[in-house]
Amino acid sequence: MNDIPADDAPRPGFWKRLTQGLTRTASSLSTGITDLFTKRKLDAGTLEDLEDILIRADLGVETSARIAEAVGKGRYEKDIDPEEVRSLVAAEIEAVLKPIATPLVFTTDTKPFVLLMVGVNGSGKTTTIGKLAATLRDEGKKVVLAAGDTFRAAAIEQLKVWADRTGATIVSREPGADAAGVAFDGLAKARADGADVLIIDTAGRLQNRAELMAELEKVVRVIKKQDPAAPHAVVLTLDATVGQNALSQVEAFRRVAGVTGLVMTKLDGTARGGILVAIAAKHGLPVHLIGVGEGIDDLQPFAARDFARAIVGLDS
Ligand SMILES: Nc1nc2c(ncn2[C@@H]2O[C@H](COP(=O)(O)OP(=O)(O)OP(=O)(O)O)[C@@H](O)[C@H]2O)c(=O)[nH]1
Repeated sequence: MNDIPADDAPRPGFWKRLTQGLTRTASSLSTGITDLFTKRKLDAGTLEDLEDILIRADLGVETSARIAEAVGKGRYEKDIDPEEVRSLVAAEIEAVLKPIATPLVFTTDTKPFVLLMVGVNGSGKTTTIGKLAATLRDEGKKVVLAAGDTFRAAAIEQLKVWADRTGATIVSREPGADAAGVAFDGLAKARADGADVLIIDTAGRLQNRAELMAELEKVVRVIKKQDPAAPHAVVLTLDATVGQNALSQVEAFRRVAGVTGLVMTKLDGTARGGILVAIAAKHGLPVHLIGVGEGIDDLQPFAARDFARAIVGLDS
């Protein structure tokens, strides 16, 4: 990311940041539910409209239908207030998200733990790497960053800034160099230094999919030469504002790089934050962190209950 906030910048609490970040999705869902259930009995028609509201927030057709059905169960022809509907919807969403809300755990039999970061350009990879490097530093871990997005000089520079800021060691080559070579050097350096974690950045030019695929596959192959168990985690960053396209990104990167977990950024930039629920329902991949704003503190651990309540506009 370009603007690195000062350490002493004000940091509103976790819940406040989350709800502020999810305002657009929350107001669309919350207003929709209020309008729908004020002075109307629950029947097939209202449930269909509820399903539409959920689909419009990108929760996915199947999940939306299931949630509407659960809301309707035993409540036909009864008065139901919007707050109760919000609670029911949140509980259903939480049930989908609970199994996949998993922190990224950096443990392995042998050091270093190798984390490969993948995702299209601009999806928040660099921000995520910075956040992870800072967290690991705070835990007293020794970190090496490998600047594997050799396609853009700016990507290498941004990573250097994060290395300086977090005290991590950086391994890079000149722009245009072989990405797999950088990954190989990074792992060699991390081993030589006895580092705990190696984080490898990669390029994300989806417009040239075949080339990207070949490059990522080569990176993985080269890492495995030094440690057959590596990479120990492959984390995909997704920009929530791309909507349904995020689903096809998950599919593409799963095929190529064997994604083990997700980070979803820019949930503050969309009224369709339900996409995270759709991805959870479809792929069941762990979600480690979510981004709800521009700052590094806006990238937060993902908590199922908090997210589920925040996106329908409920209090914590
Ligand atoms: N609003 C908002 N902006 C974000 C969020 N996460 C990242 N950004 C911004 O998105 C832009 C891209 O983030 P980067 O971390 O640089 O993404 P990247 O995938 O490394 O992108 P490249 O460096 O272009 O490859 C930056 O301007 C970030 O500040 C978020 O959760 N919300």
